[in-house]
Amino acid sequence: MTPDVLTEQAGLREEPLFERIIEDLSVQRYSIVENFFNPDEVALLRSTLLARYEEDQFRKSAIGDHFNELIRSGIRGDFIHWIQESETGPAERLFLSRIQELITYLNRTCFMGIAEREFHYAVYPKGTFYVRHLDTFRNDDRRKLSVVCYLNDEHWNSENGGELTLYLPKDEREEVLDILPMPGRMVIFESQVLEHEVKPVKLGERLSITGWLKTR
Ligand SMILES: O=C(O)CCC(=O)C(=O)O
Ligand SMILES: [Fe+2]
Repeated sequence: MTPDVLTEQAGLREEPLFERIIEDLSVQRYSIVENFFNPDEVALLRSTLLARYEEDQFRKSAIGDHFNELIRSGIRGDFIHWIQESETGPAERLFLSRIQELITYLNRTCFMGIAEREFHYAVYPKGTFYVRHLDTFRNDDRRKLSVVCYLNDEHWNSENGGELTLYLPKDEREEVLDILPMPGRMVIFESQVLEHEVKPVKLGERLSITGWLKTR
């Protein structure tokens, strides 16, 4: 039986976008998707992030407990707001339901066993960054996939900085891939495999939603 027949039997329509993500992940450990959310949806997510930021719902990101501020800001300088499943508005519901479609698809077609999701908004003010790291640094080996969705305005460019840099193991060497945080762009990568960093923001504020798909 071909895979097509199998997915049809499982009552699952083939989703070309999700199929491409799966293919990318299996070949290169990351996937870059340009239109996971359409421009209207990006605008809604962006304005909701900004409203919550204005309401001062954001905190400086923690790294570990009792971390001294100088050390913290030398590692990461973003402000975050965790999306609570219980108090979501239209933007968060839209975001999470689309993410859930992806999770359901991954579980049905690749048996990934994703059982949990966690997401936060992030704002990186000018001058901030996040040094090279692996997303499992807190020994949370339930994190399987990291997902970042950018909500900057369409004029963001290399003068703004804030690239996501992925370090890709290639045989004995390492390849470096810089990705500009363009609006609507989503990057998905294997949390336990790919080290990455956020380059310093040189101009403006860098806006995103970041999260993890986790096993139980
Ligand atoms: O915003 C990004 O591009 C990546 C953020 C990140 O690496 C993290 O929050 O762990
Ligand atoms: Fe990260």
